Amino acid sequence: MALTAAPKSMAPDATLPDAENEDNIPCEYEKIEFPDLKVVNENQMMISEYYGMQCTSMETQCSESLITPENGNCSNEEAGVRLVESFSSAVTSLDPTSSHKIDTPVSNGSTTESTYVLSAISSSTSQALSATVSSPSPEHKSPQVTEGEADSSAQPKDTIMKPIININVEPEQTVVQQDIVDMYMKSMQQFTESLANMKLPMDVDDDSTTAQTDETNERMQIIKRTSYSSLLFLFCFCFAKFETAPPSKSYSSTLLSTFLRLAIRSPTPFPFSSPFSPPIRRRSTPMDRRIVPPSSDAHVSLPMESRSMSGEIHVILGPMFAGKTTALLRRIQIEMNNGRSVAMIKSDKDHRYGLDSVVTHDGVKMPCFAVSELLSFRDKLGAEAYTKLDVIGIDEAQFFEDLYDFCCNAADCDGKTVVVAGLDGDYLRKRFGSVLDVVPLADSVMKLTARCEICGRRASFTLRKTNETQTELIGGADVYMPVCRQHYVDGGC
Ligand SMILES: Nc1ncnc2c1ncn2[C@@H]1O[C@H](COP(=O)(O)OP(=O)(O)O)[C@@H](O)[C@H]1O
Ligand SMILES: Cc1cn([C@H]2C[C@H](O)[C@@H](COP(=O)(O)O)O2)c(=O)[nH]c1=O
Repeated sequence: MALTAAPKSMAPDATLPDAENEDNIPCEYEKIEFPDLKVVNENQMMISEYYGMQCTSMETQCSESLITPENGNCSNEEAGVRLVESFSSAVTSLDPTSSHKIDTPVSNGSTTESTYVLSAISSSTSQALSATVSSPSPEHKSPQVTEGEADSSAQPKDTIMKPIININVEPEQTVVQQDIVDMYMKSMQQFTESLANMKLPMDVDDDSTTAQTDETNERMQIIKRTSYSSLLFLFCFCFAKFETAPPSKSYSSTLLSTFLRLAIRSPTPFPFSSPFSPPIRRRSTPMDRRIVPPSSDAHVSLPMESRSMSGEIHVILGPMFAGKTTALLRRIQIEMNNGRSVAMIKSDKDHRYGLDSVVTHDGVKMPCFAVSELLSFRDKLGAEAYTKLDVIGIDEAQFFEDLYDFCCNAADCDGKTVVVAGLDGDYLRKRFGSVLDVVPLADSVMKLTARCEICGRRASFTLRKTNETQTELIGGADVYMPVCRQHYVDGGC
């Protein structure tokens, strides 16, 4: 099956209605003076900061299409086309070998769904395999390694000198022992210096990816050998002392305690290699960054086995028309560009644009899985394909009752990056569904705003224009409008 089918289906659909009636689109849009640069730019800045990205040219293009004054005059459809072009190139650039043929359907979903997910997965897999030189991300900090421990490497003298002062030996032994201790000191000094040159996980930049170079591995080996040999040497000395001339009780216990203290107080808490020893990590260098190209998301170039432990949850909130879906699609686009396998989910309650696409109010669309409950997604996709998935986007999250459990499982257990977009409040400004429940689970939360349709100011709320009172009422600009606080309170007057 041709992969190009996927991007095509992302193209803005000229027949896409905002609501059921396609004729509404021009009318509705005519009423709106676009854009309020303040609001949109601030949203845009939030999104950019939120993603931690320097916009690529492609992203800038997308952003501009949404926020610049010039583009404010261009139709929303134009804006959508630009974004879709990006999507197209994103998909087709993923993997030239896998991008044209997909032989095996992976889900029971529609053809479009299978095509889309598989294409992303295949490219991601190949990229993940090629990225095996990279090391875990900053998020893989060992909880056992603290700032204090990092500092300890910078204070070797104090920690090493103390035990030596406590040694209480006879004068003729002092010379020999001092030599040995000096040798140990020298070894430890080397070890300390080596450690001082290394960086521990808490030093690692957030925006950088790490990779262990050969140089580092070599250094690690030297460190290990040094600490082993110095400790072994000291141990042999203790043992030899016992064999040749059994020392006095006080001398032997002092020596033993010296040995133990030296071992325990050494600048690193784990001079011995043991299954419990946390790995030493260091700050990534420009060299590393060449090995693993910088990206907007530090996780994208992690090897697969590291990713399995690095789930994330990002939540995008706001009233209707705030750009939640746009932000979600952009995020997914970035992930795709970075070779990660992605899947989009939406509630099957929202059938405004059909069930096979997530669609923005600008008409940009992306294939998706429409499900009634999120926990059924794994079955729908298939276990194998689910395992290969890196990123899951969820639109209209307010409609999923099992949002909390799904996000927990996906991020905590399965290591997925989950991007959730939904209404924080309903038309009564009451919490909507479980969206707010996932905030405590989230790594980041972003509330976007729209433009008040009455005064043009920042709009944080959604006003229902009809008299229906049920919480869930599917609709677009025909039923709802974004408003500022004042016009919400005034009831849209
Ligand atoms: N009152 C409005 N304020 C802001 N954007 C609006 C408004 N009405 C229509 N739009 C359009 O809606 C787009 C956002 O759509 P979308 O991402 O689907 O929002 P959401 O998912 O938050 O409802 C904007 O880029 C803009 O073109
Ligand atoms: C405020 C409010 C909204 N809804 C529905 C209306 C739409 O179908 C979706 C929101 O879509 P968008 O992508 O955020 O524009 O939710 C509802 O059912 N009840 C409400 O109170």
